[in-house]
Amino acid sequence: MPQIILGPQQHAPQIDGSVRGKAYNFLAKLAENDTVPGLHIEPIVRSVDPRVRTGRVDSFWRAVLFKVQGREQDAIYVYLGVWPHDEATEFAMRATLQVNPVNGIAELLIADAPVVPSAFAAPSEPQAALTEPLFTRLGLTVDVLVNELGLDTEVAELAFECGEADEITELAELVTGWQGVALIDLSAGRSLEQVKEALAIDEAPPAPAADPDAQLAMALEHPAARLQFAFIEDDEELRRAIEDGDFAAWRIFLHPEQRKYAERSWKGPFRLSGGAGTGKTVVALHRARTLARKHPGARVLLTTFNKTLADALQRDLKLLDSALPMSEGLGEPGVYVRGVDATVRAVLQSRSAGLEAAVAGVLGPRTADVGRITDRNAWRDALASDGSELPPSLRSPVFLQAEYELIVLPNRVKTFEEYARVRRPGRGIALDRSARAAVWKVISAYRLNASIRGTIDFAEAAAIAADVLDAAERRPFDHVLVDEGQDLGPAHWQFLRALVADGDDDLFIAEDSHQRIYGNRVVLGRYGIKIVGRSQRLRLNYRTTAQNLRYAVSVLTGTEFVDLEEQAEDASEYRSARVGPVPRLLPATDAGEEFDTAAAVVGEWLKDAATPETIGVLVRTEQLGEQLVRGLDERGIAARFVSDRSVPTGKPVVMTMHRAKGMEFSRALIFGADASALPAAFALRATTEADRADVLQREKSLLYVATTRARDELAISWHGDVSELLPS
Ligand SMILES: Nc1ncnc2c1ncn2[C@@H]1O[C@H](COP(=O)(O)OP(=O)(O)OP(=O)(O)O)[C@@H](O)[C@H]1O
Repeated sequence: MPQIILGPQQHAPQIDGSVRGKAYNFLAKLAENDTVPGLHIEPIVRSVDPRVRTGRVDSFWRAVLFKVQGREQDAIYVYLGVWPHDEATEFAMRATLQVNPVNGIAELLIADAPVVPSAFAAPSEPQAALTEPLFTRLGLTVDVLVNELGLDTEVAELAFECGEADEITELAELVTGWQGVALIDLSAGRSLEQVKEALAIDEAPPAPAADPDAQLAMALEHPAARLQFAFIEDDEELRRAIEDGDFAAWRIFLHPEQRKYAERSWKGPFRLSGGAGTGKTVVALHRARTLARKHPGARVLLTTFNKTLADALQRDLKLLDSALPMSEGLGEPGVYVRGVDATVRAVLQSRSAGLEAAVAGVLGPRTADVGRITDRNAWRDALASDGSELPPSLRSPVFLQAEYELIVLPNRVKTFEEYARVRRPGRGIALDRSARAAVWKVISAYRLNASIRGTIDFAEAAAIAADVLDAAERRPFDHVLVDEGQDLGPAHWQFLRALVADGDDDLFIAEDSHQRIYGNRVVLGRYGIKIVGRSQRLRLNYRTTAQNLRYAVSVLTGTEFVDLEEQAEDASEYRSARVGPVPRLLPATDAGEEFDTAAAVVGEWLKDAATPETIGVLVRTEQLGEQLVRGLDERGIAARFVSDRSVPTGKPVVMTMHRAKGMEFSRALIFGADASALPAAFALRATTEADRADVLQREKSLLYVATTRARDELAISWHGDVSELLPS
């Protein structure tokens, strides 16, 4: 059957819904059988490219396509759009589909049309004369870009008129496909070799082939070509792309690196890190789909930190492929999407065999009743009742909980003697035997209280579920994919490791240590997950403009971050493919004035927002969020506070920075960036000196998460003294 490829369509006129419906019918018939006479697939006399065809959509409209047919393959049709009859012929005569002679990537050329739209205003002469072009400073030349990378001469020459990276980004926004990506990478200081590697461009130029159509077919499959040429795999995909106009780029045009991480196979756990908005979630979604399709009957888990994020994964996976087999039961074929704690619960509910032994193995002798969750104040209560022997510097529920989750639980410590001997790497503060005895007393009280009430906490549940699975004969999954890995704790990792047997493509982990806002820092190798060289980083930010990204990254400066393998994490390499206004900083003298400012900013944004829910206002606490909604209401702006529900449409949204994790808004206002709110005084009060640096780091990460939620515009307001976490 013929293969349909949607090629670059920026040259085609906009068409209305009824014509789109007809275009879809035409392509759907073509995909079934290209010899049907009604399609009128006609070559064009005197066209530049003999492969170009027009096809009859109705009496007025014609589709323009290329037909590529090697000797041993079905026809491939590359669709460029529909035009009124005469214009279609005129356009078709000028269009060429060819293999780039330098890099082997398929490309579309239109005779007599500029490659870069005239909208690009190269910097004026006097300005350009002031600074040497960025690319010259980077040691590049037009000749290198054209003859070693394969860039279009016009694009390369324009790039040498740009003084700074932002101007290159503006140019790159207008250049479609791989050329734009290459420009951004080069402007961020990546070498020619690194850019070629990222785009999967081989060193040797492609040799001329005996069968040029077969060579063109291969060139269309090149990972970099697929940034512009979308292989349509089924009728539903075609319908959505053409009829609904739903051509969501993330579903179709993966960056070559994203595609590699979505499709490649590894002989063990693989870790993908990358800054906010680099497409880690997109890769995890595509990878879940690839695995489910490649291995029919496979049991695939796609999991993340909490239910809100898992619901979003489930929604997006359906958008990606509505026909994908989903699984609703543990161990059943298909993709099972749940938060990690919900998956733990499902294991505990489904496996009664071995439960008692696992509870005893994790917690020591106690009731095996694990149906309810321990109260969140339980550490405070245990500290109050049995903490009198603790040195004052350790009297903190946050310290005790961290000690418990990082050291006691993962090592299955059940007695004081075991605790007295256990190694405590990375805990920052040494404990002698008497301090350990005092700590153990509180831990024993915590365990005893929970045992009496028949409760366990989330970390205990994960550790118990891990041991249940380790003792069972069969693991419930063949492939486990984890998003937001930086926020999971040691017991989660032991659980995830136990869900799947060691083997090919067992674990895929997406994480960004700069966005760790919940748990403590974790080193994967300590919990049985050996990455050993199978780790990569995404650097191109698809969400945030260069201006917002620069601001967000500067929030992180001055603090050292390390990832799940104890490698230093550097944010300076992140780059964006879009430009926009610089973030607005909005100080106010008092709370009332800050409310006025927020109402003015949101009101202004609302004027041209077709979808008000794409405006987000982010705050540090729920209490402030609720206050703000009332304050906005008094000033005539109806907004909605959203905590754990999904986001309803119709109004701007106010939510906490924690809740905003994994989300994005077109415009975002960070409200209340005061000295006392960021870092939150209550978070610092609750900690010990030993954990203070980590708490501060998490507050910084929270601000980074918040600042990276804005796609287009970012504003930050405060009153009184400004937060020390904002870049000066
Ligand atoms: N190849 C792509 N083409 C177009 N858009 C993309 C692509 N990859 C990702 N995006 C878009 O970029 C945005 C960020 O993607 P995603 O949420 O996957 O990033 P992330 O790295 O998981 O971000 P975060 O860590 O902040 O949650 C989304 O709007 C997504 O649709």
